[in-house]
Amino acid sequence: GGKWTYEGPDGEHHWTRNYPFCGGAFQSPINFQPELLRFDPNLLPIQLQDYNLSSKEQLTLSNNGHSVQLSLPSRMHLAGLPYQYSAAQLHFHWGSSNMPAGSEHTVNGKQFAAEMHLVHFNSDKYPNISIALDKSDGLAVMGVFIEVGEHNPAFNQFLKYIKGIKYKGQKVQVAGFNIRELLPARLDEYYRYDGSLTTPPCYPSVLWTVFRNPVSISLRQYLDLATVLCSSHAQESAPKPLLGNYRKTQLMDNRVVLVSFQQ
Ligand SMILES: NS(=O)(=O)c1c(F)c(F)c(S(=O)(=O)CCO)c(N[C@H]2CCc3ccccc32)c1F
Ligand SMILES: [Zn+2]
Repeated sequence: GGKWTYEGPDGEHHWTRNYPFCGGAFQSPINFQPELLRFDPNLLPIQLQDYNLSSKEQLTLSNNGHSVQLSLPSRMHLAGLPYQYSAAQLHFHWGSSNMPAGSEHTVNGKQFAAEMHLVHFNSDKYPNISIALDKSDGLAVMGVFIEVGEHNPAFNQFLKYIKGIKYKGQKVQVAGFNIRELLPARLDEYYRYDGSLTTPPCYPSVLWTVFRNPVSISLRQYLDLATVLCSSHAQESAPKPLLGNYRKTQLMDNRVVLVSFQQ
């Protein structure tokens, strides 16, 4: 598809030119407003299957020009949702070096330093993510808020390689590790709503689960995320820092956000 960015002439206010769904309904991200949340006792704790990857497993860490992404094996999957959803990749959204505010979802207007997304596809109904991508029940994405605080050793399992993928298109192999360690302790407390991809093509195909509790990374780890990567290719003369790769919050229309917690 066409090129798109987070600012300038190809920024988010122009995405609809090449990607009509970006101007449609059920768009993500959104702001979680306390007065619009509804407790749902049927929202069960998220069950992670095969998230503890062996160090013999090789994962691909890549800079795709829009984010840093880590490929995930499709035998990793979620249970407890309406269908089985198999893992595809995880990636991040962040702010800038002097502005640690780059999460996509917000809570009562508060933006966190960054946000991690684990993208899964409905493997009960579709053979791969490309087929599932534009189906209304095609994807399930888990969001994790990230704040700057305590050092997080689990994040270094891939952050230590980030200087090797400075430019768009660069990839490195990373040894497998327990992906569960990147998630917050409480998998039973989360926001749930029907939404979309937050990048073009913005298909309204995502069952969103955003965990209530953030994880912490150190300022140094945050700066690794926010200052190393470029959205430009290595051979381009002017390196373009990859910063502020988050979409603004979208209209709720008449959507309801369910929560699995009561207070
Ligand atoms: N915030 S989000 O979860 O909506 C979301 C992203 F924000 C994002 F940047 C990407 S991407 O692949 O890194 C780059 C542009 O697609 C994807 N990638 C998805 C969409 C397209 C695709 C194809 C194969 C595997 C993963 C994805 C994504 F689902
Ligand atoms: Zn994302």
